[in-house]
Amino acid sequence: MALLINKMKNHLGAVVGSILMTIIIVATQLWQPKLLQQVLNAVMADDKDKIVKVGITLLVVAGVGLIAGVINTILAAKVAQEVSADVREEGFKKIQTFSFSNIEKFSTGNIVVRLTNDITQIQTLVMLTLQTLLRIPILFVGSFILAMMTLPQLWWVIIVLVVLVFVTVMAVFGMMGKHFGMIQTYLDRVNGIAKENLAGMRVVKSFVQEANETKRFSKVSEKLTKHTISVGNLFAVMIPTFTVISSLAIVVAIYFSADLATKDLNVIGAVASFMNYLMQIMMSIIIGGMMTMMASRAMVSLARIKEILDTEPDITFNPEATNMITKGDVSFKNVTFQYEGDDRPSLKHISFDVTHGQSIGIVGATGAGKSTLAQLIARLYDPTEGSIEIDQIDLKAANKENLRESVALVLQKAMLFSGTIADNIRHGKRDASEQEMEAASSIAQAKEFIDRQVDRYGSLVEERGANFSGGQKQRLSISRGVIGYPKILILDDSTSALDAKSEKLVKEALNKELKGTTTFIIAQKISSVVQADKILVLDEGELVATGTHQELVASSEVYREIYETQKGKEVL
Ligand SMILES: Nc1ncnc2c1ncn2[C@@H]1O[C@H](COP(=O)(O)OP(=O)(O)OP(=O)(O)O)[C@@H](O)[C@H]1O
Repeated sequence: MALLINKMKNHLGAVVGSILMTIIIVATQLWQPKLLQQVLNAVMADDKDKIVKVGITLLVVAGVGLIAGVINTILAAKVAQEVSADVREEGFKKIQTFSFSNIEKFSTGNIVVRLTNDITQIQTLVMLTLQTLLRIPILFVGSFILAMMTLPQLWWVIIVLVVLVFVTVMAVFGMMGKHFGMIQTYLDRVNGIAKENLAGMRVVKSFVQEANETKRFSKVSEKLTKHTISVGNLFAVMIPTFTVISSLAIVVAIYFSADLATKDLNVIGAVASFMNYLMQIMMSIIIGGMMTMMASRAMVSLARIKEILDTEPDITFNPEATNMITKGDVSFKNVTFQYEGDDRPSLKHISFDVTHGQSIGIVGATGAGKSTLAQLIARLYDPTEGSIEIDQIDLKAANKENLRESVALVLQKAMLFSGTIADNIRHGKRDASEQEMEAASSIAQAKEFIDRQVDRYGSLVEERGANFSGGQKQRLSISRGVIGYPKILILDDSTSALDAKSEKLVKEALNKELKGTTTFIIAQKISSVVQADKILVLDEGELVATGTHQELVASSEVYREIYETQKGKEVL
């Protein structure tokens, strides 16, 4: 709650305005029955002047209440929108500071739900708070006291009404709350299944899984429908129940005041006023109950968002760091790394030194730890033990911007963002000119297909690069990686979707254009690394051999095994 109060402070004018309006609304609501009573008394006394005077006052009071209600809603909605936008942006900003393991801990889908559904709940909470938090208790207490003062002899009618409405509200909203909780759960699942299905539509279709997928979706969707119908049914029962309770209260009030009215005509006005207060007491309990139910759901959402905001990024950079990477020498010193939640390390006691400008091949079977090693060089994770240095600077003491500029990581699964080709390539160098983009795309063998597009670098890239082929996406990713002429370039199996000729041309261009760059090439195919100055052979997280292709063929059994299985299949 402290978080919301802090955020609301930034919109103090609107918050105070909205609270003032609720006070005006509640004052008019409490005053109106009294004025009604006076009008009725004036009618009984045939006092026309008073009828007009009090009648006009009643209209003005109702009008003021109406205007205050409209202003309150506008201000409350404005504050709710702005506060939730602030929290959403703060959450997103926080996520940008997260390391991979922070994100893996939450899972991406879960983070998206927190930044969308949960924020909507918070929006509702702020809106409800500003509209009802002050109004409902004042309305309840005020109406209770005024009803008691109006017809003190009927005090017990008020008490019975309060008890009956309270018990019904607790029972109905208690049940509704449970159903709402289930609706939220199934809504998340329906979203998840739909998202997964659409993302994997090709797999679904090629494995003829449409019927199974529909069955999986329908099962969850039916549960969602069941709980939604239950909420509808509860509403259907609740509304007539309150009508019956209020009608009963009115009948009882009239019955017991009929005697009094024969002695004093003013009692008729008092009964009308009393009934109005009874209605307001009932409404305040119903709205209070609804508010409590929605607030408890919103509190859960608030806690989920707080969890994101309170998470400390487990990789932080020293903003004062002035050490600069200038060459690209890389040194692993007894590095062990274990992913959080895994029961054994993915890399074990790795040590090696690389001089700037060298090309390094990394080979090994699936799961040997190649990608993990690459990600450690870019400091996407920190080693569990040991240290990594670039130009004798421990990565933990490196300057963040300098490190990000100096190390470019190109992943096998090329990730493109919606926007233009230029937007994507410029992720590698914000202010890159068209000439620079042309040079980078030439190295990546992407220039030819970009030139064939009508808008060339201005061509649109759809979400996740869906309008490009696997090979084209890889070429664009390589362009993004090389455009800043990094000191260290890591190609993590990032030429796998390229034909042999294009792959060769990329390698030649890299050798020629990025001469001083230390290049790590992770590859499944030995053919991709035969020319490397040094090859690291990983086996189950261990560095089992280091050397040139010739040296390894002669000395490493693991390397020879991989080489033999590929020989004949590849042109070496
Ligand atoms: N994010 C992660 N969380 C937990 N464990 C992981 C994660 N990423 C990889 N691993 C584990 O770490 C080990 C090494 O994985 P890594 O991706 O580095 O292998 P690789 O040699 O690149 O494999 P491949 O050639 O198949 O890409 C594997 O056992 C894998 O299960």
